[in-house]
Amino acid sequence: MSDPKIGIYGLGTMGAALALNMADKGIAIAASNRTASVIPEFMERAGDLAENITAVDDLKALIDALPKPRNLLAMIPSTGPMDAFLDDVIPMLEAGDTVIDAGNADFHSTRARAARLAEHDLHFVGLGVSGGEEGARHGPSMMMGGTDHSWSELKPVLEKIAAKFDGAPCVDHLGPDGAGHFVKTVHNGIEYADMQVIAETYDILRNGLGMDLPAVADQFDAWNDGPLGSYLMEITAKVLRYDDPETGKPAVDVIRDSAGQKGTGRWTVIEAVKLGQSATMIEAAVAGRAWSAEKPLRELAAKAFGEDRGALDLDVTTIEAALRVARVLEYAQGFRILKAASDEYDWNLDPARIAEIWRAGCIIRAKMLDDISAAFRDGAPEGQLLLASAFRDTIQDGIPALRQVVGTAVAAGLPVPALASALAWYDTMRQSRGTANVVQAQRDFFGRHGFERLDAEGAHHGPWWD
Ligand SMILES: NC(=O)C1=CN([C@@H]2O[C@H](COP(=O)(O)OP(=O)(O)OC[C@H]3O[C@@H](n4cnc5c(N)ncnc54)[C@H](OP(=O)(O)O)[C@@H]3O)[C@@H](O)[C@H]2O)C=CC1
Ligand SMILES: O=C(CO)[C@H](O)[C@H](O)COP(=O)(O)O
Repeated sequence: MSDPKIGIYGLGTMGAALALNMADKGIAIAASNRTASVIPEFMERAGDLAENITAVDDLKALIDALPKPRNLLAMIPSTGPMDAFLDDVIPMLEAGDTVIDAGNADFHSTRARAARLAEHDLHFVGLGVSGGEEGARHGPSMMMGGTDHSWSELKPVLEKIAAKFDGAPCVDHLGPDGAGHFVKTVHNGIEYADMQVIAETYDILRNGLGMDLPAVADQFDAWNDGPLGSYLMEITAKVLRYDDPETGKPAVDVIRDSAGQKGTGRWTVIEAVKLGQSATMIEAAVAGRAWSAEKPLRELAAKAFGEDRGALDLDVTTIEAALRVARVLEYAQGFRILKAASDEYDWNLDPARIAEIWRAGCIIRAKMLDDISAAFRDGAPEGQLLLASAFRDTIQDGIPALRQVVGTAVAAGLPVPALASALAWYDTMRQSRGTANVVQAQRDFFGRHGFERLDAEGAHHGPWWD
């Protein structure tokens, strides 16, 4: 066996799948895991691929197995465990080595870790990996942040294992230190919004229109064959068709309606707000998960106020048009955050390239991403997808449908927080004169905060202070 090109530490769901993907592509690797007892089972799973894998029992042996300069990829939780891992690993490495954090990390931590490793002449890469276990095993989309040196070291490996769109690998070097993890975070924010919109649509179809589950699944399948085609649409149709083996009921009917969240959606919202942005659809999705987790309170409120909802009178063509425009708006919000961060941190992020590497392998892969990359390549005014001429017709044609869907659902008492917030954002952004003049007047009245005037430069106070 040739020298391992890279070491993988952490053979959980994602680490094992990435390791097998590399071995499958003929890349010699070394692999280890904190709990060594899982390693034999992993090697058994590897089967014939084991010939490309040097499995070792601990971190020290893993590092010793790697040629210099070393490339060591950790697929472990990027929160506390990553810092403890770095405490252990830094003394074992030598100048020029690279540590790759391939988990979902808060990009502030990635920047701090990169600075910490740089003090030891070590490189730190924040590698966003998307695609879940299946993607990691057969081709993920990857967003790399780090030094040019690390990219030149890793590019051959990452391009081999990445998902391919029309033969082009869905991976790129997006910027320094935290840039890759930031883009992955926003990817997940968009993922949250897309999942929420699909869940709201499921509610509209099943409970608002009274469709049975197989019909709802068929509808998602039909949409998936058209312009709304996406991985999340496809898997929604699939999960709706499963029955629970224990009860024989539809699987979705035995799953508790309380969603988990590990942090990336929340980070997207927090970073957007810090950057002076607001991604209302992602906020609505994070709120939707938080509200869902408050099941006992919802049960009390249901008893107190009743759960009645009216039936909806909507046709599926209108719902499809509403979904299309909602998806454009959720991407527009996500890309705005990327632009704001790129300006703030001087990353020079290329939105067209990001859309390209999201076209395959990742959870938000969608047919629309090809059009989005083309729209950015054509030059969206102010770098805003909302203003891209390629989406003008979709937006103008879709908004009346979105208005009808949101209005009908709201009137019937069916909650559609993400769809409604998409509309509110669109309507706010197309007002050249909004209502913040009143907010400014209030602020000045109670706190002498001052305001700008339309007809004069400088700061002013209202007549209430005369
Ligand atoms: N699951 C998914 O769809 C995706 C996950 N990710 C990210 O990938 C990373 C790994 O997730 P996933 O594979 O799902 O998680 P798993 O729980 O399946 O695996 C976790 C791995 O981390 C190791 N680990 C946990 N704590 C420590 C520690 N303190 N020190 C050393 N090793 C530790 C575990 O080792 P041990 O066996 O000893 O417990 C195990 O190898 C996370 O950052 C996650 O956010 C990214 C994209 C998609
Ligand atoms: O990164 C991912 C997908 O892209 C992970 O699956 C992540 O865990 C999803 O986030 P959450 O657990 O908060 O739903």
